[in-house]
Amino acid sequence: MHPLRWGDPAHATALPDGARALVEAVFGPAPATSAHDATSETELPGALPPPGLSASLLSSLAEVVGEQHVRTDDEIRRLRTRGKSTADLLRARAGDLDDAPDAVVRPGSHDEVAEVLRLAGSHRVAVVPFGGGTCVTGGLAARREGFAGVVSLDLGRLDSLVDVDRTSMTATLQPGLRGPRAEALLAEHGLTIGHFPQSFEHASIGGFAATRSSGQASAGYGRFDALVVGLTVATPTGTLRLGTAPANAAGPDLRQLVLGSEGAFGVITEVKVRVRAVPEVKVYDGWRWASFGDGLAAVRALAQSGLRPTVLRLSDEAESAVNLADPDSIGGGAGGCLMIVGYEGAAGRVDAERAAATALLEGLGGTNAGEEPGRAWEHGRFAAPYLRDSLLDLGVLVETLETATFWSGVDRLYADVKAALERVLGDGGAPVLVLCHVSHVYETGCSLYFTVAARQAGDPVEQWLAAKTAASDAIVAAGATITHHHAVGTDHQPWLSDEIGEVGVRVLRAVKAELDPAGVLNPGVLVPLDGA
Ligand SMILES: Cc1cc2nc3c(=O)[nH]c(=O)nc-3n(C[C@H](O)[C@H](O)[C@H](O)COP(=O)(O)OP(=O)(O)OC[C@H]3O[C@@H](n4cnc5c(N)ncnc54)[C@H](O)[C@@H]3O)c2cc1C
Repeated sequence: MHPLRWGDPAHATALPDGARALVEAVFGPAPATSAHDATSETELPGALPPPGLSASLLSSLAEVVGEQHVRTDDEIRRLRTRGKSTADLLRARAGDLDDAPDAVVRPGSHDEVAEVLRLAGSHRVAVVPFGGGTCVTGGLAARREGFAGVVSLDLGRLDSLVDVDRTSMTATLQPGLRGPRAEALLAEHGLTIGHFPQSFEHASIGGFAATRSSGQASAGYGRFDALVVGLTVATPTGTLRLGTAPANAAGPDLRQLVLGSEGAFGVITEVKVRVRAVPEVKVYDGWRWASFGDGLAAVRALAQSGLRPTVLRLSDEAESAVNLADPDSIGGGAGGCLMIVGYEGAAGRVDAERAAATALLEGLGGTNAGEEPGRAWEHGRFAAPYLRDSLLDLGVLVETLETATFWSGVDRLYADVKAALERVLGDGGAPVLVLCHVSHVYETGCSLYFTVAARQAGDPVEQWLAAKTAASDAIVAAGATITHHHAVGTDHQPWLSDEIGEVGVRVLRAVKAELDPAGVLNPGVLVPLDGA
């Protein structure tokens, strides 16, 4: 990936003229100082601190993984610095490389991972597992104070499909497989995981498990943690092999301790997942609702009806109007709220589910908008992150945040988070756009995914942190979760004890102390440090 941008710049499309004009109309012309000149990126900004690991440790690491798999050059260190949140991109664009690792180490097996962890423990070097680098919560910026250095443990060489069990419909994959490659390997067997987060093109299997990721087809396939049936994990104190049966009563399910552990408890070296047959048919319908409230009632009715659409998402009025799915027609969305309901699977089942859902939604007063909005959504589903770069180039601050709650709390959560973001970013009358959609749906509740845009002012990282803090406070006050699928990292940590309580935090610390007594795994990520 590009160090200052999302994805592959060759895939980026310029913002259409209409969208540019709309940006200027809403936010005013870009101040000369804030607009970023994308053409001036031949020389990357900032200088890397000198790599700090001793020659003897580097040579020990090289003995384990091979000399060519221990790198300390500027190019790789820059690429392994932080993740891809807007704050990460803004810091990278400003030449801030303070969080760069000293070295990037690429192990080729579980045993090599275990040996690197042993060396890191004995030299007191922090280790940051690196999958696809798409983290948006500071989970790749480990704390370096108290450590002799930081190693980015790049899992990219662990990229095989280990095993397919067609009888059980499971597959075992190595953690460094990126989404598209994992799906391509499984497609050779006629299978799919069905996990398609917006970061799918670059994120990895290990990252999905370590962050409890949730994909755009989660209504039908389930969140990634619901798909995992087995895990192998290298920890500084030994190997955990978990998952001998689809379900068990052998005490608490330790797989859940690893899922979402964000590299703080161990390094996931194998993931066994439930797989499904590649769908015979995929069809996505658009539905229009007079208001977000009407759409929410319909989403809930569908989620509680026993029908299982594969994709179910609902944009509020503002997001429907802006029409983010299709950059060519940004701002041209029809009125009301747009819902996408997708069905994937065997043709007969899709027809039956679609007919039943259509009857239900018509009965609730929805207007069937046909397949065109669904096709536009499918076509543009991985494009929005490129759009973010184009808006940052124009001096617009744009970022997302997400949360979830039970149905009875959704109205309050929506109103309070929106108000908090508008209050902070719109201070002094500045124009601010807050868009929202229901991104993941359960029988008992749903997640809300907010996209925010405002003119960059002063220090845009501080500007965003102030808005995010207000939104996070509102989330906690509403009794919702601080994160439905982006994970905790460092960014959400200040609100973690509100969510799991002091006892919960002590449990996390105790697990870490057992598995990682030297505390070298992703220090400061997920588990609040003592006294924090
Ligand atoms: C534009 C954009 C869109 C996104 N959309 C979604 C979305 O739709 N749904 C969603 O859930 N998330 C989304 N995310 C967030 C991110 O993509 C997910 O958290 C993803 O699961 C991270 O995977 P990764 O391989 O990139 O992990 P990384 O970013 O490399 O790592 C994430 C964390 O997991 C740890 N880690 C990584 N691999 C391992 C391993 N093998 N063992 C132990 N720890 C490990 C890292 O140390 C880090 O703390 C999005 C991010 C971006 C930038």
